[in-house]
Amino acid sequence: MDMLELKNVYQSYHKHKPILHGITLTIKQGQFVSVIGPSGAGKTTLLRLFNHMACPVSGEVWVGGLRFDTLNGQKRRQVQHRVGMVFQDFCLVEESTCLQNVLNGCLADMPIWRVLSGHFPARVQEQARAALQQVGLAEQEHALAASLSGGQKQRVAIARALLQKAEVLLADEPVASLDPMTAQQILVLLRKLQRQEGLTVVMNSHNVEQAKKFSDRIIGLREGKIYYDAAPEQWTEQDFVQLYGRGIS
Ligand SMILES: Nc1ncnc2c1ncn2[C@@H]1O[C@H](COP(=O)(O)OP(=O)(O)OP(=O)(O)O)[C@@H](O)[C@H]1O
Repeated sequence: MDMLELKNVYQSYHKHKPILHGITLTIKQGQFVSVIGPSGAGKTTLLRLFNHMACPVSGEVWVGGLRFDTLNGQKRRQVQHRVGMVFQDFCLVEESTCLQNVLNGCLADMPIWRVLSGHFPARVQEQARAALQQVGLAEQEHALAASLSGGQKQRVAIARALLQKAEVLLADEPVASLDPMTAQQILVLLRKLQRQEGLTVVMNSHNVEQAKKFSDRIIGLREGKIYYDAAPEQWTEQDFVQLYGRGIS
């Protein structure tokens, strides 16, 4: 099944500065796709199209078989709900516990009085604990996010997306601020969730070696256009060099 699709998408934040130029691509359900390319190529913008944080100037954005860019209100929120996102800087509420941060993943489903009072049904709290267990943080549910290491924070952010029951995880440089060992552990976790849960993962990365190791497919973006799109083993050293316009170390 096609989970994500862009049809001839153009995007720009300012009239005279186009960012994405006629992008067409399809991502199958359960694929792990890395998007790589030089700074400013449009990688984050491309990811944001899939949760409506960026809107196309023209073209179509499809999520789970639904035309997404033209949806509004409740219908748009329903689709957004299927798409989780994790960021380089984790985006947690630092003064809240791990469990509370995970529970934030289902705020959109809760009546306003529960959001304001912070009282979540026991069933949802159990699901949040199960999500923490899935990411290996069962013991930390009462710890404040501020007291966690970077790797642990990213695990909490992933658990939050799991509680949201996201079918797609957009990961914007998810391990860029982590040490190599912790980065590897987080990528192993993402790969495991992709395989076990059928999660579709789209990850922006500046690390070619990680993209090669963990992805089913690598999309190379350069100046807002797809430069090359293939399985990691099809990419040659020359392709990477040309994508970045220089040698990679
Ligand atoms: N909210 C915004 N408003 C205006 N311009 C923006 C906005 N977000 C991004 N841009 C511009 O769009 C271009 C592409 O940015 P984007 O973040 O998508 O690239 P990127 O490939 O992810 O870069 P990097 O690897 O450095 O994170 C850049 O020139 C950037 O300055």
